[in-house]
Amino acid sequence: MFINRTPLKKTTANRDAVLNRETGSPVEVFCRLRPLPEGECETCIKVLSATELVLFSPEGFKNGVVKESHYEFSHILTDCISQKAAFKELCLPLIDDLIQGKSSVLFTYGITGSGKTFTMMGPLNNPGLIPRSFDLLRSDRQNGYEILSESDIVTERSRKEIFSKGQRIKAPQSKQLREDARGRPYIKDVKEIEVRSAEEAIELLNIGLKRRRIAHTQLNTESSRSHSVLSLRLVQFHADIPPTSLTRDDLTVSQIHLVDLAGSERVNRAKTAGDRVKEASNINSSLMVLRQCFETLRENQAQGINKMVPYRDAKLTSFFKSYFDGEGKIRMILCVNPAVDGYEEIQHALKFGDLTKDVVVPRAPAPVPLRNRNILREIVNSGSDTVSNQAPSPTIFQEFYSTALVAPFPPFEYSIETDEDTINNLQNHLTKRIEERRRLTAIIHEQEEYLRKYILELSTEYDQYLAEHDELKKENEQQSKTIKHLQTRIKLLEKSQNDYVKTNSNYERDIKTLKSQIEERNNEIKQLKADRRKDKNDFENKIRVKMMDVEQQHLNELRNKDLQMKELERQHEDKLNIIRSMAGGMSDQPTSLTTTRIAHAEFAQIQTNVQVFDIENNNPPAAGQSLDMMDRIQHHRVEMMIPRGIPIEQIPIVYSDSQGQVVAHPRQQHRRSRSSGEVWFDHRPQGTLTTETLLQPQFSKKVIGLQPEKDDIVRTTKYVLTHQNLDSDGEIVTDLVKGDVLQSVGGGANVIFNDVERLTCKSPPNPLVIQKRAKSEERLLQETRTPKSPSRQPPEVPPKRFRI
Ligand SMILES: Nc1ncnc2c1ncn2[C@@H]1O[C@H](COP(=O)(O)OP(=O)(O)OP(=O)(O)O)[C@@H](O)[C@H]1O
Repeated sequence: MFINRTPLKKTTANRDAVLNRETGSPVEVFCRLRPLPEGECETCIKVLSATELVLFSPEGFKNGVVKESHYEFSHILTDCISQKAAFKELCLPLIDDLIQGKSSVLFTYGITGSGKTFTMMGPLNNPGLIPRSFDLLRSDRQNGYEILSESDIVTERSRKEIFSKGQRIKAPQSKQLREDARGRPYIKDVKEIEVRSAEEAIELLNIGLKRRRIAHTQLNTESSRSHSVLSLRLVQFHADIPPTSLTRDDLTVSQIHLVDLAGSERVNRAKTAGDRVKEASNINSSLMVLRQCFETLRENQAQGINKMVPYRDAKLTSFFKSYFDGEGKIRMILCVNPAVDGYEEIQHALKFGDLTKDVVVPRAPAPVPLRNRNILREIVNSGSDTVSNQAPSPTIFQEFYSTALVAPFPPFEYSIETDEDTINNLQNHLTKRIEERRRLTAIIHEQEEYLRKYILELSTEYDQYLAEHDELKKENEQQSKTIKHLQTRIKLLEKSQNDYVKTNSNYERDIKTLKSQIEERNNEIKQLKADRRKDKNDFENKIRVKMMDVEQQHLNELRNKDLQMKELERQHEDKLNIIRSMAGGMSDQPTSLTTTRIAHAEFAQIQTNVQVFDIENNNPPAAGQSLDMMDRIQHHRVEMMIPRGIPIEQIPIVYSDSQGQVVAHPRQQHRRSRSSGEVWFDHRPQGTLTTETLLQPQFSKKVIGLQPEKDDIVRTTKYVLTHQNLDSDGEIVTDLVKGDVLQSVGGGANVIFNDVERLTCKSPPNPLVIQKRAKSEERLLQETRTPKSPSRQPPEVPPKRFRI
């Protein structure tokens, strides 16, 4: 409560905007004019009063019209103002504030060679603000620090080291700027040295100044090439507080920063080159940030807006940011060289000063006076809200009061009559007083020792806190970076996940489309296959029909040839039969029935119909007509016609009887076809049955007509054609042509013939007949010399003897 010095948080909304001269204190801007440099005689500034001056443009500047600009400042120090008077005006109030526990920043600003360093440091014989401040703060040794404790010895040793090291001047290294737990900036790795006297402080300052970059430029023989910041920290505590009960709250820490800025300069005017140009640009850029900060603050306050102030754009402004936030006063000394040739830069600097004085910074809370602290603490501890009028009695004073040191002297008046007792009393009193003083001195020393240790501990603790804070801050920054990195990664991952989802949905859509296309294609393929199958079947049917036509044609041709051959054969047979009948030798050996299968290819040559005709008359015999042997001979031959549809069991089977006559099977001899037509037998005496062909489909339990109906075929799966013929040996050959009935696409039926079974009836061969027969056949073959179709060639069987 009573030490609340926490600076206003930057997060306070529109803080700058609501600041006014009641709530804040304006930046104080002082102007100090230096004497004209040697060789210069024309000035462009005229001081009108202690606070106002006017700037004239030089003759012939721009359009030739002399321009006057008026500027007001807190105070204008003319060139005749001494360093001492300047200190009194510019710095003394701030030193007073420092002692009061208030902090402040005092900085010089101006173009190069305008007297900033002169004002701040001054020559040895004419010291500036800093040495004078040191001198003012010179310790009066009231605290009695002469007696060195152990810690003093250590501190002293380290200080000596620093001083001796300071003699070996190293090039300055760049330092990092950090913030402490309360958000106040500090420079890392900068040593704070406790000084005992102004001389020591000045000695340290000189070491620092030696390390400051200085270079010769056209405008200044010793131009500062870097900003110089001297920070004085004053730690105070009330002597009433016993060191044993001293806490951090009992300390008052105030600072004053004395800043000598490097001068702004125009490179061409300063005629700088090389490294100087780089330095100038660095200097100018940090000064520009300083200007921008002030400009933004003024803009915010004038317009009631909350534009971000670019403190962090330069180390200089970052370091003093807390002062812009209300840590303490800000005071600027605008140093001006009034020589006319620097008119433009002077105008620039004066404008900046004019602008800066309008800026208001928050007012720092007034520090609690040290002597009131214990009272306030008592109030806080006791919970009382009224300030007691009775001052507390610190322990140390109680001791004082209880001793003879503070007891009144015994009444003493020296005269001749003064008795010895009185003198003794006085002597005793003085002795006690001396002893008490010694005792108290010892106590004070002890307490001072304790206090030093305590301050050292606090300082160490503070440093540790700072180090910890730095570590934590680093860690925090690292974690923030990691979090940022992770957030970026998460965003990227989310983006890529979204992309994947999109791509996936696109793929799924494509897959669906492809599936439907595949389905369509499959249907098309099925359709095509069905069409092709149908085409194939149609084509096969056409081929089959064509083949059958061709076969039919071919068979007709073959049949004609066969008939011709048979005619020839018959003629030979007739001749042979005549010879046989004349020879009269017949065999009584029984016939045997054998079965032979013929190749499927021969099937094409089998006739499916027969034409029955009488060779002689070309007429069939009349029904019931009986022909004797001679008739048969005379008629040569009678073909037999068996109409289609006659079951196989009705087909006559021919045997030769004991007389050598050809007779029908007893059970079939006189049977007529139940369906139609007559059964004709060949009555030739040799018993040669010349039935050409009988092809007959076989259906169960139904007698069908010449052409089977569709229904007849649909109901069955097998198809058999029976064909009987006589071979060249006169044996009956029965061919069973077998086929499968297949349903056609068009609803009909196709018969595929795939097997032929041949049944032959064989008689034992008569060697004589065979011999003769072979000879005649050979002769016949020689005569005809016509190749027979393989299907028409009879199977190779040994020659047979017929009992005809
Ligand atoms: N008020 C003054 N009285 C007498 N001499 C002065 C005064 N001000 C400045 N000078 C002289 O002017 C010269 C330049 O001054 P100074 O070095 O202080 O300028 P500066 O502004 O610090 O320059 P820079 O920015 O280049 O460091 C010095 O020789 C200094 O002695």
